[in-house]
Amino acid sequence: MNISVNSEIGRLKRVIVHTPGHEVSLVNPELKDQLLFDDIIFEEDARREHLDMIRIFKAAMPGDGEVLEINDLFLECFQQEDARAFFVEELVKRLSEENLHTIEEELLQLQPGELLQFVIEGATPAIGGFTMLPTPNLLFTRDLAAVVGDSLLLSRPAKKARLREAILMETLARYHPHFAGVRDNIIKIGEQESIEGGDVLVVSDRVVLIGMSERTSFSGLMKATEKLLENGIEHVLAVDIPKQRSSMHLDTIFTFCDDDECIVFPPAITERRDNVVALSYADGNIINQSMPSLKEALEHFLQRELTFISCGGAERTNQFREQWTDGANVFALAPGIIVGYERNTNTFRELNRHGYRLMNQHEFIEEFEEKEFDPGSQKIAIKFIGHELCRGRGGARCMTLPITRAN
Ligand SMILES: NC(=[NH2+])NCCC[C@H](N)C(=O)O
Repeated sequence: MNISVNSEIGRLKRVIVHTPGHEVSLVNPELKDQLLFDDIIFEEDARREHLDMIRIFKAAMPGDGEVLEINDLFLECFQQEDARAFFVEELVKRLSEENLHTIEEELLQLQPGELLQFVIEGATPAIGGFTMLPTPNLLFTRDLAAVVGDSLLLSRPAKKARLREAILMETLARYHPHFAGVRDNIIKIGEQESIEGGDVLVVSDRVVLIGMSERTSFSGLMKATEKLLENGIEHVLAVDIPKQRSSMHLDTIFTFCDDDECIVFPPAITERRDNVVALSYADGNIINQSMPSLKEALEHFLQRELTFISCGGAERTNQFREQWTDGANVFALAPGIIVGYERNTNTFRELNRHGYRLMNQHEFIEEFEEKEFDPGSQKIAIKFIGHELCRGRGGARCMTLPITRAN
C-alpha cells in the first residue's frame, strides 16, 4: 500500500479514523479532566455525528479511496502472535504503574477482540477483576502519528491518558501489512521527549510545520526535525504556541484550506511576532533562522502569497468562542474542499466571503454520494454537526489520520 502525504490538502485517498464506541461512555465527571475531555459525551449521538462525517469523506473521495477504521486494523494486526507479543510487552513496560505484569500471561492468551476491548475500555470479561481507565481520545486519530512524505513519525504523547494509543499505533506501524512500505522510514523520538500528531502539519514535500506546544517538547521537536531533515524534508518551521489546554496542538489554531489559504486564530497566530524558527541542514549541521511571523516564514519558503482567514471572523469574542469549538481545525478533502463543525457560523461566513461555497452535510452527501465528485478548482466548505464530538476538544482534522493523499 502506498503511504505518502506531501501536503495538508492534496486529494484524500486513505485516512484512518475511529468511530467512538463504548469507551466514551466510561468517562464520568470525576475522570473527565484526567482523560482530557471537557465534558461527558453522549455515545450514540457522538457516533452518529462521526458516521455522518465519514459519509462526507466517502462522497468526496475518489472511487478507490478508503476510510480505514483503526479498530479493524488492530483486529487484523492482532491475528499475528508476534504483534500481540510486542504490544503486550510494550504495555507492561510503558504502563509500569498499572502492574500489568501480574496478568501478562492472561493478556497474551486473549483473542484479538478481547485484547482490543481491554486496551480501549480498560477491562474485558475475559480478564475479570482487572480494570484500567478507558482511552476515549482514540477518537482523535490525528495525534497517534504523522505521515510526512513517505516517513511515518510516531507520536510520543505528553499526556499519560494517551500513552496506550501510541503503543497501539506503534504496533500497527510495525506489524500491519498496510505499513510494510514505510517500515524502514519509521521515526521515533526518545523516551523523555514528546511530540503529538496534532502539532505536525505537512505544508509541502519540502516544508513541515511543527508546533512547540503543551504537547510537543523542544527536544521532541528537535529530534523529529533531525530525522525529517535526514529523510528529505528541507525546512522544518518550529512554531512556538501558547502552552495551554485550549490550544493544545498547533492544529487547534492553524489549518490549511487550500494551497494558499489557511484558517488562523488571530490572537495566537497573526498577533504573534518572532515565534517561528526555520530549521534546515547546512554542511551537515542544523542551522536556525529566526522568522518574523508564521505568514512571512511560509511565504518565504513556499514562494507564494498566502491568505489567512480568521477563525470566528473579526470579532474578538467570536474568535475565542469558535477557536474553542474547533473553528480553526478544518480538514481538507482536496484543495479548497474542507469540512468543519457547522456550529462555527462566523468562521463559515468568513470562508464564504473568501469565495467558499457553503454546503451542509446533507446537501453534500445527497449530491455526491451516488455521483463521482470532481473537486476541480471549486472551493467548498462543508459543515457538519458535531455538538457531542466537540466536547472531546477536537475537530475534523483531529479526528483524521491521512495516510495517502494525491500530490
Ligand atoms: N489534534 C488535536 N488537536 N487533537 C485534539 C485532542 C483532544 C484530546 N481530548 C486531547 O486533549 O488530547
